[in-house]
Amino acid sequence: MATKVFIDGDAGTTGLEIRERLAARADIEIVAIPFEKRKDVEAKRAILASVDVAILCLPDAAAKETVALCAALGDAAPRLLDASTAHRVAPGWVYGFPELCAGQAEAVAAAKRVANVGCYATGSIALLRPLVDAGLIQPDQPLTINAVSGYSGGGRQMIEAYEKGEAPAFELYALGLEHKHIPEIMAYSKLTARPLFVPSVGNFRQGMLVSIPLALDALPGKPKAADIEAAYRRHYAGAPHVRVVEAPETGRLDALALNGTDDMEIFVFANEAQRHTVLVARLDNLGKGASGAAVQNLDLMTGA
Ligand SMILES: NC(=O)C1=CN([C@@H]2O[C@H](COP(=O)(O)OP(=O)(O)OC[C@H]3O[C@@H](n4cnc5c(N)ncnc54)[C@H](OP(=O)(O)O)[C@@H]3O)[C@@H](O)[C@H]2O)C=CC1
Ligand SMILES: CC(=O)N[C@@H](CCC(=O)OP(=O)(O)O)C(=O)O
Repeated sequence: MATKVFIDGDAGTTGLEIRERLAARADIEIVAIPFEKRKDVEAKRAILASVDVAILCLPDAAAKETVALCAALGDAAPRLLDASTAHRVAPGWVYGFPELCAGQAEAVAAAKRVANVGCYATGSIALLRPLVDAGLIQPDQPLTINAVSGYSGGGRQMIEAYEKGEAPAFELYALGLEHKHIPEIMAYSKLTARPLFVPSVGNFRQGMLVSIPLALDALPGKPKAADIEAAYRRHYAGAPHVRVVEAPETGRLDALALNGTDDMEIFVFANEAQRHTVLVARLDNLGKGASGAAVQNLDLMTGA
């Protein structure tokens, strides 16, 4: 029998992409709410009580409201997969990043409530956690994370602003240094020192690069860049959606190259003579950074 899935927020950027990915699936039955009733609490409650899984693609406040509706349904509540930021470090939620560590995919598969990983957090944690686990970065290492996203990362409002031609070609933002992704990056990378996070938006719809510069001599044991790449190759061996790729000799990387895919690539750029390295994760913010990751988590939850 097909798994019944309700996408709350299916008119938005992330929800629409998930709906498109699931449309042709025989094992999934999408139960949709009419557009004009999408914020109607009674209509939503009835649908929630009738489905196996609800995927929340909503602003944080609306996601919390839907979770409260589900809590009131008791045993009739569906399993939840929340794409918002609301529950990423909340107790009782499993973090929906199956490649995080051994056992995480199994935890997602068994969970009643899964918080889908954030887009920048996907790249950041993918670069940091394997190195912390391998002892190549210490938890209190001073770190800077630089990142650029396509404008779809800002949802409908940012898409409209960019497509009206009202936005700059490139901008840094969150320079108040309180970005919403920092708590999940710290928690799941096992960092005790707060990293500096410097995101930016480029005038392209989708695509993302997350990069972390490191002085090799500042790391415990003063490793070679090759030790870092080897740690990634061990960590991601057999991961279907994450590849460790040899850094191109051009020393350049196109942020849009994985657009339309649900995968992520990891690169270790190095200059051993200078003892400098830059770690880079490349992904589509709407693919492995959001909707593709949600479908991967849904597949684990349903055993597809
Ligand atoms: N875009 C991205 O790259 C990523 C986004 N996310 C997360 O996914 C979530 C959704 O983001 P995104 O898709 O970009 O945002 P959008 O603004 O594109 O979409 C959000 C949708 O939710 C609708 N909505 C708002 N309130 C309610 C409600 N009470 N009931 C039903 N629908 C409602 C909005 O309708 P209306 O516009 O009419 O209010 C809109 O269609 C966010 O929490 C974001 O953090 C996660 C990873 C990456
Ligand atoms: C370009 C842009 O504005 N990006 C968003 C991040 C994307 C998002 O809101 O989603 P997640 O937090 O769930 O990944 C931001 O920086 O707030």
